[in-house]
Amino acid sequence: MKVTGKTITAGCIGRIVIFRDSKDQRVQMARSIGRLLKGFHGLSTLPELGVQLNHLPTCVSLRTASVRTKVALSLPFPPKPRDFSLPNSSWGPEMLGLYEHYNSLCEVETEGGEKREGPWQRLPSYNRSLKYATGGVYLSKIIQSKARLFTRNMRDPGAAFEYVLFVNEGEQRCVCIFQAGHLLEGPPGHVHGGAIATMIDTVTGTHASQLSEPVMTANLNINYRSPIPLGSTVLIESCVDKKEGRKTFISCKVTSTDGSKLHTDATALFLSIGVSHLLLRE
Ligand SMILES: CCCCCCCC/C=C\CCCCCCCC(=O)SCCNC(=O)CCNC(=O)[C@H](O)C(C)(C)COP(=O)(O)OP(=O)(O)OC[C@H]1O[C@@H](n2cnc3c(N)ncnc32)[C@H](O)[C@@H]1OP(=O)(O)O
Repeated sequence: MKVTGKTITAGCIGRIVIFRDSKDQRVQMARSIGRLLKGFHGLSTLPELGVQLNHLPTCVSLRTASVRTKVALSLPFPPKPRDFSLPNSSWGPEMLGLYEHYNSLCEVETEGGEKREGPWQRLPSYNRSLKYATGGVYLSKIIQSKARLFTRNMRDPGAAFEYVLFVNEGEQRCVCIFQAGHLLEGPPGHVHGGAIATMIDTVTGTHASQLSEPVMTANLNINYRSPIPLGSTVLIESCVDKKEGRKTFISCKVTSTDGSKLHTDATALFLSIGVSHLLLRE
């Protein structure tokens, strides 16, 4: 091959080869990134991946047919990515109370006084996802990319999507505590339907990804039953209905925190995808 592009070598995650332009090269690129992501099982591994990527050397070896130079590049990942699923000053008492409740179920004490994992697990959440995947064919722009996860891109805490997800693998259930900020207004004083859909997609998509490989939403059906007051905290619960090959069927409901009021219910279909699915699109 004529141009081999950039080669990044990173001890624990192997070698990423970045090719330019032609489809063949992008196929190679997809394979490289596929290898990078091998072992990726669900979003819970993303933090680890984030940390691993932080450990990439800042020196990237650039090879062409005739020349080999070293260029120093600053990496897009801060040393310690912020975990947005932890409490901040904008969280109201209801959000905090529920967080404490589910968080306490993440660790249990045995009779001997030992701590061990409980039935629930809190999922950390970062504002950058797999830029190496979402950058796709524009991989050359990775370093400068300003991509941010849609639900985690507001600087002002509490202004938009405040949420934390807990997953219960044994029961195949996922619970999200969601506090809807003032920037999410749709009908006066209430949450925008698109913002609700976004959260349902996020919760069900994260849940489906937990169970299998990375997924994409193929179908999302939503019934809006009663409006959600802006600023309020609600519960978004999802459960797995069935898995059939690449398909994961999930249902979801949004209720008041005491469960007495149904705001929204939904069903979703996710299809597991290979990383190349995102990378090889024209
Ligand atoms: C490497 C990625 C890592 C990601 C990790 C991110 C971490 C981020 C961290 C935190 C995020 C929080 C989480 C957020 C989650 C959000 C998720 C989204 O919003 S995704 C954006 C919106 N969705 C799209 O843009 C999809 C667009 N559609 C497609 O790309 C394709 O259509 C796709 C992948 C859905 C299916 O394409 P095919 O080519 O793979 O599969 P075919 O052959 O078409 O279908 C396979 C089977 O599925 C059925 N099928 C396909 N679509 C269907 C549909 N809409 N309804 C019913 N059945 C459908 C087909 O009939 C077929 O069934 P038979 O095998 O014959 O039984």
